[in-house]
Amino acid sequence: MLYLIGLGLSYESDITVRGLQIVKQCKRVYLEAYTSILMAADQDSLEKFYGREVILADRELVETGSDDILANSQEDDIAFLVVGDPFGATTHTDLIIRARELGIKVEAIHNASVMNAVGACGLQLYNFGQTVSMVFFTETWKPDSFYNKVMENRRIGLHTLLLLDIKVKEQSIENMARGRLIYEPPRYMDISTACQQLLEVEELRGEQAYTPDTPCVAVSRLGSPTQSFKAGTLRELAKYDSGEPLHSLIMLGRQVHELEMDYLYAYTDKKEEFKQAVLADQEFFKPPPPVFEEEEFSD
Ligand SMILES: C[S@@+](CC[C@H](N)C(=O)[O-])C[C@H]1O[C@@H](n2cnc3c(N)ncnc32)[C@H](O)[C@@H]1O
Repeated sequence: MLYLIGLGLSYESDITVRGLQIVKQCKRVYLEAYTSILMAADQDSLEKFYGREVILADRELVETGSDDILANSQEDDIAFLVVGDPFGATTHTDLIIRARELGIKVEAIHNASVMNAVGACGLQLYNFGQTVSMVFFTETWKPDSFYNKVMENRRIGLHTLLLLDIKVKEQSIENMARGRLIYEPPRYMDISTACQQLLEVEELRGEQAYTPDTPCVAVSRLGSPTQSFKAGTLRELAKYDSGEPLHSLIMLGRQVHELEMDYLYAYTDKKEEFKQAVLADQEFFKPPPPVFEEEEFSD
């Protein structure tokens, strides 16, 4: 049996009781180590907490070596640990499909994910549209497929959760060209980089999916002792020092409920300016007022 086990967001003890029982009974335990990281734990502390070896599974192993992970799992129980919830990233459905093809039973043990824990900032999960990802731009590669999705969300007034790039085990172009297996230190996109890239794309596209004055919320280190939120315009957050990773960004949609606003005021020291930015932003994508036909009365 293959068990996909969500670890939650922060501490080794965030695993569920059932998840922990299964980890203890499994033959091999893998930790998916490239789509997210725990805020207050790492491989060592997990090994101590579980009292057993944890094998790091990098992208290469999961994407091209999945048969190694799945070896003998018709007879043995294998645990595949995922930070957050196993379905909080698109990556793991491949592994499940491969397991099914091999006739291996699969079970998921769920946990908190960034996808639902962002509700802690006070914006209602029900008011979110499509989640998008933003990758680090290079001089020659600035993928902007998120732009159309943000536009679609904002057209119908919904908030957008932007998940920010993580680069682990990346080789520099030079090392790659020379065939040297030397990896760069891990990189995690911060809030100011994400906002600057958003502004750069709007400048290029010019379709006003958003503007520099569009209100956003920076979400940092969710679920950890240093969790923090910051509300401000895109222009302001482009200069914000968000500190240690991980970070996510939320761009507001037009449908901001009064209670959401009241909650967000705690994350800005410029309450009135933030309120005005939200009101001004609500003018974008506003549906035209309905035109009612004059009723005809006859007797
Ligand atoms: C590809 S997603 C993986 C989500 C994970 N499987 C889950 O369910 O939470 C990783 C991205 O989510 C965001 N993220 C994950 N954990 C976070 C946290 N604790 N605080 C802020 N953002 C987080 C970051 O933008 C990070 O790059």
